[in-house]
Amino acid sequence: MSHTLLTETIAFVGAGALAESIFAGLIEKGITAPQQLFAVNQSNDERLAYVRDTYGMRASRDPEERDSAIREAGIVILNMKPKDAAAGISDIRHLLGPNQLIVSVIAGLSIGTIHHLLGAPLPVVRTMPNTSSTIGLGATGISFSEAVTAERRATALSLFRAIGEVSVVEEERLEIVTGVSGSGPAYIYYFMEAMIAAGVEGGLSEEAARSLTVQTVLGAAQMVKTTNEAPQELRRKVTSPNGTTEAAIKLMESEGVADAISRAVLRSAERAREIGLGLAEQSLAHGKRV
Ligand SMILES: NC(=O)C1=CN([C@@H]2O[C@H](COP(=O)(O)OP(=O)(O)OC[C@H]3O[C@@H](n4cnc5c(N)ncnc54)[C@H](OP(=O)(O)O)[C@@H]3O)[C@@H](O)[C@H]2O)C=CC1
Ligand SMILES: O=C(O)[C@@H]1CCC=N1
Repeated sequence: MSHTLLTETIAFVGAGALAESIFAGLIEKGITAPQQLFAVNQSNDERLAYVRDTYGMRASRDPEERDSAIREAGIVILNMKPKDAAAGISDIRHLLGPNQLIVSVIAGLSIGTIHHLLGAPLPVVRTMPNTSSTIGLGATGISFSEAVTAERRATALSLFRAIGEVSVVEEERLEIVTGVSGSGPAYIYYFMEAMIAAGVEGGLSEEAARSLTVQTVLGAAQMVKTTNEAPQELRRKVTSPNGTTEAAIKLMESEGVADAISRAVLRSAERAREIGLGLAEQSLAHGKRV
């Protein structure tokens, strides 16, 4: 698939795990040149040195360099942890204006709260990506504030489509997107950890258990995608009557595994809403009335 090359500069405010998934993906896909990307964090200079050395991006905490990079960026991506968001956004609001696209990946942080913190209803794209963006297989939910023009929506979509698949959703659906795909990779890793441990317990080497598990997860996801068949139907094909899979699934059913997964997804979404409410409260201390 070919993607529009982004010509503008992008400033990452926060250079942590999720930011790295995005900039690594953009560079890897050739969507932006490393020199178009700038990153700043709060205190970790070692991390910024790693970003410069690994990706050839600009990364600095020098106040002058930071301020001019943020002021001049076409796109500013907010990547702080929720606890740092209110102070972090208030800190840079004087550098931001209506011609920039402000993108947030921060769980729970609403567009309304961002506007409050910025003191103006600037164009804001609220997203919920995931870490698989690193290898171009991210899944991102996205919604837009009113001030984002059709052209700028297209820019945001092409940025996230370059590193995976994108679903445009109403803003109030971003919490359940968080529950499904934002936190989702961790559920799959958790499942994989348990499968590998069980394989080792059954006598496989760590290496064999890992390799068989990884290929199984990869193959199963690719089967759903390639065949377009429902997961239930694909599961039926694996499950011989009175066979091994039936025995395993029956055990999972009696242990309430499906119910636990469903409750876990909904709990993640609920937690995103709790975080959002906390941030809305904090913003009263930091923000200005819009
Ligand atoms: N990890 C994931 O899978 C996903 C995360 N998200 C969201 O992404 C955001 C970041 O998460 P994650 O990458 O895991 O967190 P990390 O802790 O890895 O990264 C947070 C970064 O923000 C920096 N930071 C904090 N305050 C400021 C500030 N005032 N100005 C500039 N930088 C600042 C930190 O700097 P320093 O290290 O110097 O303190 C750090 O580099 C969160 O809001 C999370 O909800 C969304 C989807 C998935
Ligand atoms: O755990 C978190 O809060 C973040 C948001 C989604 C994935 N990681």
